Amino acid sequence: MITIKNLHKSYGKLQVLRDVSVEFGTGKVVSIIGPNGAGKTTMSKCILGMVLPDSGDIQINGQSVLKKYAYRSQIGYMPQIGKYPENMKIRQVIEMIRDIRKKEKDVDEELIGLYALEEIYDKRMGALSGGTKQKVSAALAFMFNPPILILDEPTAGLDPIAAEILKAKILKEKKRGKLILITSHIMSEIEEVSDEVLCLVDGSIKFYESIVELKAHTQEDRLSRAVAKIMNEGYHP
Ligand SMILES: Nc1ncnc2c1ncn2[C@@H]1O[C@H](COP(=O)(O)OP(=O)(O)OP(=O)(O)O)[C@@H](O)[C@H]1O
Repeated sequence: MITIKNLHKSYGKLQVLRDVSVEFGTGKVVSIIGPNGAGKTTMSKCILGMVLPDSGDIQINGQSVLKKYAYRSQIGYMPQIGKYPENMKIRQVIEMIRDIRKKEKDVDEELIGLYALEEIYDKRMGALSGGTKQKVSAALAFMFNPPILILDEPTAGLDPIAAEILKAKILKEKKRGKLILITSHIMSEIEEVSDEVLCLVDGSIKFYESIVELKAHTQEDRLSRAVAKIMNEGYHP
């Protein structure tokens, strides 16, 4: 569904993505892991068209998406920190996005309901706690039933109940055939929701394997230990 070919991106002298090539299929949750600054968010932003790579290609269903915009409606994005106009009420933000996407008939309001956002519709975005803002971001990402979701550290800042709701939603949408890419540092959570793990180190792919394969190769029954073993021992699957 998404094919990334020989992707390179530098910021000045800093090489952030070095020849990244990978394919992601449908009906899967793929977690993108790696140390701080490894290039995870940059790769996600390249897929979203928010960052233009220096070279390489990104295709969705065989079509290059570089410098194109229409494909974005196929991707729901939950940023690490959502930025909204401070003075707008939750209701206005949701109505504004609905208005932009008014052609979409298939509207998914499940997270709006589960997070009881309607009860606080008249609160202004600038007055919301970080976690509540994350709930709004999650509700918006899933709202138009996109076949692809990119979630950047989605549970960071959510309380445990809100995080469970989001994890259940991720698994539900995966079963409906969506591709869900998640950037995360929380190994227990990755183990709970993901099928596959892509690890970036210094802008290169260290490994891309299913969780089952990772555990088998490393002979570890916990993902955190499997990953630590690979990172510490220079193990190559
Ligand atoms: N707009 C930019 N201008 C200059 N450097 C940038 C820019 N965006 C990112 N970088 C640098 O690129 C590198 C990779 O950043 P990126 O946000 O992709 O890492 P990450 O793997 O998502 O990290 P984290 O786990 O901390 O979120 C970092 O060194 C960062 O400082």
